[in-house]
Amino acid sequence: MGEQGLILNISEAPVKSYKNVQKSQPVRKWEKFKALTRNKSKDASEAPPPPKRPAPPLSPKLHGKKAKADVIPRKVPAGRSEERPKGGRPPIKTSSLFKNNPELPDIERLEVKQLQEKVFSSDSFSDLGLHPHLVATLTDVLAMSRMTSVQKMTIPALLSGRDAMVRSQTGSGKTLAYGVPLVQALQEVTPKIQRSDGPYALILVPTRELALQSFSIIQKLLKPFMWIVPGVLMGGEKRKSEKARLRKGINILISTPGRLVDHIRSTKNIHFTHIRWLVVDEADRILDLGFEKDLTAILNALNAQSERRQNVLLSATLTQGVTRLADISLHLPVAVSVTADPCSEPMLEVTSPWSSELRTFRALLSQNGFFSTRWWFPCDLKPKMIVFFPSCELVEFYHTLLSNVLHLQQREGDKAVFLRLHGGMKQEERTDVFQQFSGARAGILLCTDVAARGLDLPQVTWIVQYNAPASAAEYIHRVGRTARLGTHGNSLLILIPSEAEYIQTLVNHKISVSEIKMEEILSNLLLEDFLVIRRGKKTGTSDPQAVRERATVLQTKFEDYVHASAETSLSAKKALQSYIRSYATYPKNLKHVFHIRSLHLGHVAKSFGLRDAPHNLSQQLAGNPKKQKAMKNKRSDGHKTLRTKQRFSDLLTSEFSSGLPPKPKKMKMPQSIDKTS
Ligand SMILES: Nc1ncnc2c1ncn2[C@@H]1O[C@H](COP(=O)(O)OP(=O)(O)OP(=O)(O)O)[C@@H](O)[C@H]1O
Repeated sequence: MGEQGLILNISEAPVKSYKNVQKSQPVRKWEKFKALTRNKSKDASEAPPPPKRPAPPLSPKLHGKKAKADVIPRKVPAGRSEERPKGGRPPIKTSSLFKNNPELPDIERLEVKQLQEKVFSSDSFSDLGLHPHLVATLTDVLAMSRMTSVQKMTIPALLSGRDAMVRSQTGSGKTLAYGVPLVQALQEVTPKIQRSDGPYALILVPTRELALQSFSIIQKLLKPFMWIVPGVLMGGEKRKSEKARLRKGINILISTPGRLVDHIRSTKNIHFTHIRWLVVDEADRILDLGFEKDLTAILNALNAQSERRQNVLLSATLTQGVTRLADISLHLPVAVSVTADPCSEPMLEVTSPWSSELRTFRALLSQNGFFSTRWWFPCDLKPKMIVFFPSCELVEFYHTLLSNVLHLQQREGDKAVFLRLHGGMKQEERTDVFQQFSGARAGILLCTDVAARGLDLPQVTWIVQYNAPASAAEYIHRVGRTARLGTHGNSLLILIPSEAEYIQTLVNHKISVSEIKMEEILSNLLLEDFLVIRRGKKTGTSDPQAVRERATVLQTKFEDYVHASAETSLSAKKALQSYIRSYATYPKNLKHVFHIRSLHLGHVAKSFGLRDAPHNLSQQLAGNPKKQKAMKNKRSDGHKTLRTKQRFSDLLTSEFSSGLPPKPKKMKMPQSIDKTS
């Protein structure tokens, strides 16, 4: 459909409530419609009036609702009359994004005393009595002159042989806070460490990308100490090649917990007789992900084979759950917290000490306007943006859709690209994307929470959260991918009106967010010439009608793409289903905020480029009903149907899995810890 050929039916002012919508007169609408299309085309004035539609739903409930669409006449460009079908023009459906939306509620601005952390200290690495080659690597190779506050507090404690529990803001340099003393200690070991000795240090991280990143930092620190060999085990790689590397010998082993447990069980060549360090980075996340059993197995293996070792737990958010791990793994630990007033701030409270250079926003969007709005923010020049989604399906769907439909403007010669990262991708592809985005000056990375923790992606200017994360801790870590080490950054959390109470959850954790109005977000559309429908018409920077027109053109482009083939529309439906399912994964304490009943299926469907709310969604996605029936019978013949909860937990852990086939169901995991060290 040519964009020039569209005539849009866009209401001049947002409808205030459902009540008002019911009262509106079809005749008045037709008058408005005529006024809008006047002088545009003779054909248009001859078009029949829009058909009378049933009243919109009064309550925004999920079941049986249909998205609204306006039927408008097609304006055919001059010289293309042969394309007109006999008997008049076929109607074209366009979205009415700005109709039938309930009024957006005002959220009271809640005062929050945000915690502040000073990022840098005035001390340098050379003050610590480190090996001169290590200092030279830090200052000359890594170009770091001063220590950060967390490094200043942690490094001396670890050099003195203490265990530590470390909390400091995201992007404050925690990796070097443990990496520097670790390398300093291992290069001092006499006689010199041999490769064949096996691991002296074990670093556990929750994701594969973080494993790679930590490996690369440790590798840099080890440049002057070539006899110490680092190695990474992270799933997604061939087990055989990992076994071979283990056989040759790895002295600093960086791994995700699941993969390590797998090797502990199945690889003969892995032993921990020399282990002296255990580092658990993102400790709270490792516990969240259900890796507790894996951690127990790892601790038991270490305790059985080694004597006293140093243990370090780190995160920007150390939660209560970590105390259990601290109890079983730490020996008289030093508690490092860089927050300005540590006395008033309990160490294990999820709060957000943040850089003053970070601006955090939230926007309330009507469910209906959700779609276009989400995509046009913040289209500043050359954005380097990460957008978080609740599931792999959503990432896949939006990545395909946006890459195909949006021609991000090559303003100033910079083409923004869409990248994707989630747990369902092959490891090589994940690594490629991670490296590509890391090195890019601009781009938009669509991802799941697999990228929320620890990743140090330089110069990210915006974080957008398509969905609210399930906890304040995850909010902090997602946002923490920007404004690292005192640099500037922005974040936006997108909510629909029924989710407004989520703000209180953030406030309870001392997280403050400012409001951005939906109109402000949409006004970015005025920068985009490819959405112009009336050439030659000058638009001001705040012309609400022009903004609505462009939002509607954009939405129509999305809908046209989705409805172009059975395949694209099926993937939209799958994504919609996945979004609805993601609602069921919110924890109990947030169920009242994220209730599936508050979703208006018709409006949500539009966010997926679907013109109407699909009927019998789950049946459509299940495919052939005969096959379905056969499956049902099979299950009733003895195969247990997966319980919903289990399916969701499988979905979540698959994001962070070891990449290996599932463990045999009946295997008993060791529950007790031998606290021998
Ligand atoms: N002393 C320093 N001087 C300059 N840059 C530093 C210093 N220490 C660390 N950095 C840089 O700061 C960035 C953030 O470090 P790092 O990833 O270790 O932060 P983090 O606290 O672990 O973050 P997160 O909580 O998100 O995992 C990295 O690019 C790192 O190279």
